[in-house]
Amino acid sequence: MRTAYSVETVRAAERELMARLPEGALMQRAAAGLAAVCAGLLTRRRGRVYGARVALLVGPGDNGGDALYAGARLARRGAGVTAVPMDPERLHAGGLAALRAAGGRLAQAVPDRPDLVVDGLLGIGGRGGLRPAAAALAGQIPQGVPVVAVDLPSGIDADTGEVAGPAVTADVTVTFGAYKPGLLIDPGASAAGAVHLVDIGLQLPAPEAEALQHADVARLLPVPTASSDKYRRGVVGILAGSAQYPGAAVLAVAGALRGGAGAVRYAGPAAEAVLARYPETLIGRGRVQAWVAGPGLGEGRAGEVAELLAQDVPVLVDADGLRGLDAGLLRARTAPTLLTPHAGEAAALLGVPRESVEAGRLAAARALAERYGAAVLLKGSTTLVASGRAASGGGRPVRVNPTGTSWLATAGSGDVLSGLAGSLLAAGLSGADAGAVAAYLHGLAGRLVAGAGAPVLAHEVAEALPAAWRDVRTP
Ligand SMILES: NC(=O)C1=CN([C@@H]2O[C@H](COP(=O)(O)OP(=O)(O)OC[C@H]3O[C@@H](n4cnc5c(N)ncnc54)[C@H](O)[C@@H]3O)[C@@H](O)[C@H]2O)[C@@H](O)CC1
Ligand SMILES: [K+]
Repeated sequence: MRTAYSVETVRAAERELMARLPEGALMQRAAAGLAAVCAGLLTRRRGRVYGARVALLVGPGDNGGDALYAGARLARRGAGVTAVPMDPERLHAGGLAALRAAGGRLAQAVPDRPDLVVDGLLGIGGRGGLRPAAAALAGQIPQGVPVVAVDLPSGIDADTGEVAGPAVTADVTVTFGAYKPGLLIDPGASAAGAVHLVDIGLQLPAPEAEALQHADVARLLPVPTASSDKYRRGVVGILAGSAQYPGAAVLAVAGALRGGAGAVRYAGPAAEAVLARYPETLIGRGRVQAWVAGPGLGEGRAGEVAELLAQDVPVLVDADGLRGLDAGLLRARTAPTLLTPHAGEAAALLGVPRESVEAGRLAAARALAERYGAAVLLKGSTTLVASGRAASGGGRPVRVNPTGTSWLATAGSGDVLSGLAGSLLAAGLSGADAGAVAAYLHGLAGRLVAGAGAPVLAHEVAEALPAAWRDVRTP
């Protein structure tokens, strides 16, 4: 599990630790970790640190201080280090002195053809997109040169991953003490590249966000035992599809069949299409351990969805099922509920413009979970899963899905996801766990299909799910 902490939490932990350590000790730990990653990168690229040309982009705060001290360490190993300040009047004094003492120099512009650029413009003290002086420096980063960001890429919001203007795109980010949510959530996550965490000894409370990894998912997957039968493994019911959208039913069933439930039951007008593709499907209503309601239902089916929500079984509501949901009805439920909106559906549920959901995905997922008393899987370039309350796995950090590819933004992909997550609900996972595991497997399957980069069809994602399971379960 990778856990991420808000700026406020990190600052509090830093204050607490700093009070017990000699002045500057934390920054030295940070700089040592940063220099080690830079040295490793230079050694891999050119065989040694000695003689490498390193450009430091240096901002006015402690993030710049980290860069200067790390630059000093690299200079002592024989690198030619040039620091380019955002504002020459505001530079970390100790860091500058250390760099100078080690033979580094100051310049007004990024030198030609560096081997490495270190982005020490802004860290957790940055607010909003880069202002002009910082943006101008970031604009000087030559194409094709590896960029190592100090703590986080300058210009991304540490708490949310939002980018309010120009920002640095890094190949590697060396972050200190703890991941920040913005390193796990897009667009920040994409801007960060590969993230190295340097332990500086912080004592941290409960995280703000967390990202599952293979081992976490493997632990949650419902794996049959010798005593399992199809009913004990769970039956998932699918209320999906319409004369207009029969394909949604087929795709939701496809996802559900590969989600770990023992059987899939389909209720709706697309039974013929479903059976033609998946003869293993049970048809018609009957006892289930979870329902998936919504994909491709079309209009005027809210009554059927409400009927399922009135039952004391876990229900996943997606797509058309999300229209006009009654928050009171959902809050009164005792069985787990999982909502799986995309940004537009989330905006309608919250009664806010779509842009505000897109600009603040973390807050939107939390607000939805709170208002509807349900686990919420907010789809998007980084899928988030917020817990509602105890029955849905509530009061936990927001789960940030680390898998996926933008090729998954394709018709029918969400139907596969909802079937898959519903199947996991039927197998006994909580709303939040079912959502997080489904998003993880779905994202992995999408990557397997997209390979190095090719269009992905939703049914291929469903077909790649067994390979995603195997990948996750391979130690
Ligand atoms: N506090 C600590 O104990 C440690 C802090 N460390 C480093 O310190 C960093 C935080 O340092 P600071 O609090 O000094 O903050 P920053 O170094 O992030 O810089 C904040 C300053 O940048 C300017 N600024 C803010 N937003 C801007 C924008 N959009 N465009 C241009 N300028 C902007 C402001 O003048 C502000 O004072 C961390 O990210 C980390 O790199 C590490 O050394 C580890 C220890
Ligand atoms: K930075």
